[in-house]
Amino acid sequence: MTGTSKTQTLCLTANDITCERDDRVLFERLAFQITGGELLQVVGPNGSGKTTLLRLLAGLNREFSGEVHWKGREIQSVYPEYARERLYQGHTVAVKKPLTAMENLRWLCALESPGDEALEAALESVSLAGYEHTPCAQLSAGQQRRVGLARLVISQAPLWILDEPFTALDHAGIGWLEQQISHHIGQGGAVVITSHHALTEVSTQSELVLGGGV
Ligand SMILES: Nc1ncnc2c1ncn2[C@@H]1O[C@H](COP(=O)(O)OP(=O)(O)OP(=O)(O)O)[C@@H](O)[C@H]1O
Repeated sequence: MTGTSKTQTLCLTANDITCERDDRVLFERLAFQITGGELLQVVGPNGSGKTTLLRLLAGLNREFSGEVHWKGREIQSVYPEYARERLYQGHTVAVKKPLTAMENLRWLCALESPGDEALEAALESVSLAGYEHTPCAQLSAGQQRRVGLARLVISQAPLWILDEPFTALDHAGIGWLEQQISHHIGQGGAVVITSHHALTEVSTQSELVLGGGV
């Protein structure tokens, strides 16, 4: 990623987004925009629709009215390209437990087709050196999260959509992830995130508050 040019071209725009679940309006007429070098933090109580909104922005949920555009084009109309340019990290552990850390990371980064050296370096950066060939079932909850997050080191996607990525991370893991996010923003990338964790390192952030809840 090369900073300023990406900053000028990256743009995720949500227009008039309304979403209902079981006859209950989760959110309505949302409109916002995020460009390169910016972070949008989606906040709200449990059940207010944060995960639903992030899946919708990732193009994984089509049950809504309104439009989501990426670089000026509706995301479903350019989905193969959009899927390469956005990284979506769901709130559940993304790993398959019978597979090793390396196997999981290789699968998570299939689009980039990294070599073993890059995979090992990414696992080392999340303090999993020595666990490369350990089945994820034998890793702790936080270590399993780290395997999933190691893809941030490899991914070339300019847009990161991260749902509660700090879950289960220890103090060092939180610091590492904050640095990754800050670096990505600094390089002209964009981030949409839900988190109860305050992101102190990123100055170019805005907040979207969802109401309602249970
Ligand atoms: N596929 C679905 N079918 C019906 N209801 C759904 C579906 N997905 C989500 N919901 C409902 O939508 C509401 C919002 O769920 P969502 O997971 O988006 O909330 P959230 O803000 O992320 O919550 P939390 O903070 O607890 O993670 C919940 O009441 C949930 O039961």
